[in-house]
Order: sequence, then structure tokens, then C-alpha cells
Amino acid sequence: MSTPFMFEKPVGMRDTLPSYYVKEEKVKRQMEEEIKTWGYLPIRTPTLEYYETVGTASAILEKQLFKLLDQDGNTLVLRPDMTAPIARVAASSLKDQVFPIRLFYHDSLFRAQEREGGRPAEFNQMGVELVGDGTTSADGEVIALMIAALEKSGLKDFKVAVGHIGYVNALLQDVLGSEERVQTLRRYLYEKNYVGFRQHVKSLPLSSIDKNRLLGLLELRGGIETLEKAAELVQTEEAKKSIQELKELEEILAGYGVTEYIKIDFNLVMHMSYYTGIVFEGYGNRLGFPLSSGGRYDELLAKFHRPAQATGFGIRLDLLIEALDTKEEVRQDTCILFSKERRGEAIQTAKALRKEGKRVVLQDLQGVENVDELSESFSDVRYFIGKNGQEG
Ligand SMILES: N[C@@H](Cc1c[nH]c[nH+]1)C(=O)O
Repeated sequence: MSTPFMFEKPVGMRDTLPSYYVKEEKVKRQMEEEIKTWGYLPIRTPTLEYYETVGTASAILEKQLFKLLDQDGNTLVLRPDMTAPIARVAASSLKDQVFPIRLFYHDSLFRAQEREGGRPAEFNQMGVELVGDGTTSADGEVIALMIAALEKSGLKDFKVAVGHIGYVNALLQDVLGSEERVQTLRRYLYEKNYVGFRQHVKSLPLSSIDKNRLLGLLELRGGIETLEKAAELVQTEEAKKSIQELKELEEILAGYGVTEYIKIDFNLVMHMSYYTGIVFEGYGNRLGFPLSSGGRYDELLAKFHRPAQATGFGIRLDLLIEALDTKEEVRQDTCILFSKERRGEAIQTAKALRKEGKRVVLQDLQGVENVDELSESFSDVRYFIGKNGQEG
């Protein structure tokens, strides 16, 4: 008797069937070609990392981590992110390599999902890390590269929202003082719960001027003029520096010719707590949630004892493919059906066609359940049947 779980999978785990696999491979290849031409080198890191180091540095919610134990009782995690493992590598195996280091990756990541969420808990991400470069040129480069990679994948009508976590913190801190109160409001932003943000601000014991400054943050979305409005809300050094960086970034992105994709959004607060500066998210036209994101993380490397400034991005392949909505068919060119007597001839023909780069299925007629159905999925069907006859 079969067990009741026979066809079930753990929550959030998915099979990748050929039709999807083919699409993903194609998109991966297209984006990788682009990323390589920008001088990024490939890297792969292990699926499992120590919870104590990479697990905590990844800054993913504790309950989203898949944990397991090794034979010595150490807690391991399935990597939820590539940025922290790469920071580990940059600070250890690559410690003698001079900065900046440009790396790219595509690998599966693991983030446990709520049962109701229905989102995959394992997904593929392609991304880059530019480690050891604190210039705004580096922020501009990774944003422009993300756009170039998305363009290469065939994605149209997408937008990249750019914000600055330094500015958000500066404003919230200037008005609220305590980090605890800052955290609460930051969480509303992270959840994109602007109604909750408004209600919470209204409930705070603050002057109406201060309340309006906080509510003013929600208006800071749009074009370049947003930067002027942002400058009015808070004048601390940190805020000024953030706005200056964004101004410079605008110029850099204009230089790359990608201004049309960009909008400023000071409400951006990311799911990763390691971000320290310019942050960004890519949105496809048809999806309400970001399919790519990234930003500057200038304090993460110090956790691995090689302090360095860095930035990067990750593109989720499952969400990108959803946004692309392509009808890629799993294509097979030729089917050679043979009977035993002419098997040798059939094998030779298959060999010759494969050499030409054709995809050839070589099939003994006796093993076929339904010849008509089988034939339908091929553009070319050849028969090698009967004794010494000619190819049919
Ligand atoms: N690791 C981030 C993306 C990123 C790469 N570099 C910087 N940020 C994520 O998974 O969302």
C-alpha cells in the first residue's frame, strides 16, 4: 500500500517540469551573457552554511530559515541569500585579491514560507556583488547592469524604484529619537503597509509639525523633483549626504541612458537589514511585487573581519519568468522510428543529424504506445521500418 504522502512535497517545494526548465535556462543564459560582458566572474558557494555566521548575517527573518544539524551538533542553514556567503568568501578565500571584486551567481535560495503564502520556498536567483567599492559609480553600475540584464531577458515595461535607507533612518530618527519607535515605522514601510504607517503616526504623541514630516515621507515618490522635497523634510548631515548621493546617481544613470526606467521612492525599506545606503527594486509591468532588488551594504563585510563597502542585486528567476509570460515550447526536432531490422541504419542517421545540432529522438517502434500522439510533438518524423527498405 502506498503512503499517504507519496505525491506530496514539503510546503513551498516545487518540481521543475521540462517546459519551465527550458524557459528558465534561456533567460539565465541571456542574462549571464550580459553580466559577463561587464567583467563579472562566476562564483558558486555551498547550499549549507553555518547558522552562527552566514545564517545570521543573511538578515532573513529567523522563522524563514531552514535549519538542520550536522553530525557534530552544529546548526546549519540552507542559504537564504547569496550576499552573505559571498561576503564570507571575499573575506576568506579571496582575502588576498584586491578590491573591487566583481562576482556573479545563479543558484537556488531557500526561504521557508507560511503555509497560506503559497510562494515557493526554494527559488533560483541570479545576481551580482561588487565588493570593495564605496563610490556612487558602483551603485550606478549595478543598477544599470540589472536593467541591462532584465532587458536582455526580453522584459519590457519595467521600472526600477530607487531609494536610500540612510535617508529613511535619518528622517525617522530626527523626528522620533528612539530606535525602537523607528523600528516600528520602518516595519510598516517594509511591509508596504502605508495605511498602517499613517495610523501609527497619528497615534504618536508628537506635534502636528512632526507628524506631518513623517507623513510627508509617504509623498516622496516620483521623479527627480522628489529630491528637493526630501531635502525640506530633514536637514541632518546623514540626510544631506543621502540626497547628494541620489543626485549623483541620477547623473550616472543618465550617462548609462537608463533614466526612463528609474523612479525615486523614499519609502523603500528592504527585507534585508544589512542595507546601509542606496537601495532599489525592479518591477515588471504585470506584477505587484518586485522581481529583483538590491542595494549597498557597507557593514556586512566587517562581520567577516574584512571591512569593505559593497553593493549588488539579485533577480528572482521565477518572478521574472512570470512577468515575461513567454509561451516557449519544449521543442524536439526529429523522431526516428525504427524496427529492429533497420536499427543500425536508424542509429547512423540519428548520429548524423545530432552532429548537425538537431535534437533527435531515436525510438524503437515496438516501445511506442501511440504512434500518432508521439508524432505530433515533432516537426519531422522518419521511419526505418521493414526489411532493407528505403527510409520512409
Ligand atoms: N541578496 C539580496 C539581493 C542583493 C544582492 N546584493 C545586494 N543585495 C536578496 O536576496 O534580496
